[in-house]
Amino acid sequence: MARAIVLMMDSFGVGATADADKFGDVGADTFGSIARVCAEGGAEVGRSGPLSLPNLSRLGLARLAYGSTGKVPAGFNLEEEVVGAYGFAAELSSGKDTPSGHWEMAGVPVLFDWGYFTDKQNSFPKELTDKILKRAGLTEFLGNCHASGTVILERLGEEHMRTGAPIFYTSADSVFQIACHEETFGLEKLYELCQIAREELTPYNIGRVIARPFVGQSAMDFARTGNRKDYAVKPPAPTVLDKLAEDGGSVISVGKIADIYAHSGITDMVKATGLEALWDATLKAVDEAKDHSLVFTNFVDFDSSYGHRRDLNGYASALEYFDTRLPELMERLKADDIVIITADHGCDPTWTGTDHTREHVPVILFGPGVTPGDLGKRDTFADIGQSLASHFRLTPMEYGTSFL
Ligand SMILES: O=P(O)(O)O[C@H]1O[C@H](CO)[C@@H](O)[C@H]1O
Ligand SMILES: [Mn+2]
Ligand SMILES: [Mn+2]
Repeated sequence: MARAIVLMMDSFGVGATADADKFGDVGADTFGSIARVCAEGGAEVGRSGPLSLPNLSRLGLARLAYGSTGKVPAGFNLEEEVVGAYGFAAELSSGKDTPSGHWEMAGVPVLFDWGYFTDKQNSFPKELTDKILKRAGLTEFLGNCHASGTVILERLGEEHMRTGAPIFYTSADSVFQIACHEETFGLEKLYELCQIAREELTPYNIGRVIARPFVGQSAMDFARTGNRKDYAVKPPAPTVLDKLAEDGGSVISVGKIADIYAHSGITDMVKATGLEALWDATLKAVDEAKDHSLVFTNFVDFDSSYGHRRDLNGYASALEYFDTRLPELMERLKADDIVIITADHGCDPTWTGTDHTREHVPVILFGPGVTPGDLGKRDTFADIGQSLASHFRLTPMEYGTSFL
């Protein structure tokens, strides 16, 4: 019996996909852009010089990025010995959103089109917001537009505190986001409002409602908290998580994984906020996980704190921190364990706007029994789900080719 650990680096893309033109993302390259700006000396706050990721490099990160883009990321080389199996994967799903990426890597690509609120202003139908407000016992709301979640707090957070009107906003993703002050509005009240919105959004085919609680006194110091909660719909078919749980295995969610799969196929759940706490929780879960377990962690900060914020310096520091924790995982592995490092989409911090970017994701595989080498280009993230199915000796998934 075996175990698997999946480290999901949210938004860590490694170069635009062949279909990036459909998304306005030709040339986007989250990893490559960060490496370039660091090597140029453009990310010197709290860190310095070329991007330093010695452990990810040894596992094959630079080589797979070269495979994806045809360029060696600045400050990296292809000469050093590689101890992991490495490749990069394109996305079959129609969107570049978080649930699509996660479901596809668990073997279930999203082949239908999500609903989107495409208008940048007056984004939501009045009929929808009227229903949500009425059921929640509220009379007005703020926002009704596409926005960056931190910018909209600066703009409307104080008015929200004064009036008690929730802030509704969206983005290029299939999302309906609600920002409310944790203390003046109340966290439980926000969660109830999100649950109502989730129900009312069913006919609109929207992938996620996201609760965006924040704290602070004024626009000068508003800060979003770790009490963010995602209300996703259920994946359209059983994922490899469902299969493993049904087979008597354990599926241990660390961070927001459980929410992204609408809790389907999750047997255990650990919440943690911030990269350090997510790493600590991951290592603890690995220490405690029995055979036939999957430990699955979403490292959301790359995306929410740095990618969407277009904070390249912060993204670089976070990557360097992530890299320093890898040896602690390596020393804990048992003979049959495998580790997969991947991502769900890109979010290039040098790109225009604040949305995700359509990119290849890294696929890194290592463990005591894994033969190092080139896994090449994978046509779908579902190759990960298929490999997990094979590793856990489950019946094969409908999509994907195992690389094991
Ligand atoms: O700007 P914030 O609130 O972080 O929102 C971003 O996070 C959502 C989920 O990834 C995206 O749809 C984007 O809108
Ligand atoms: Mn994501
Ligand atoms: Mn995101």
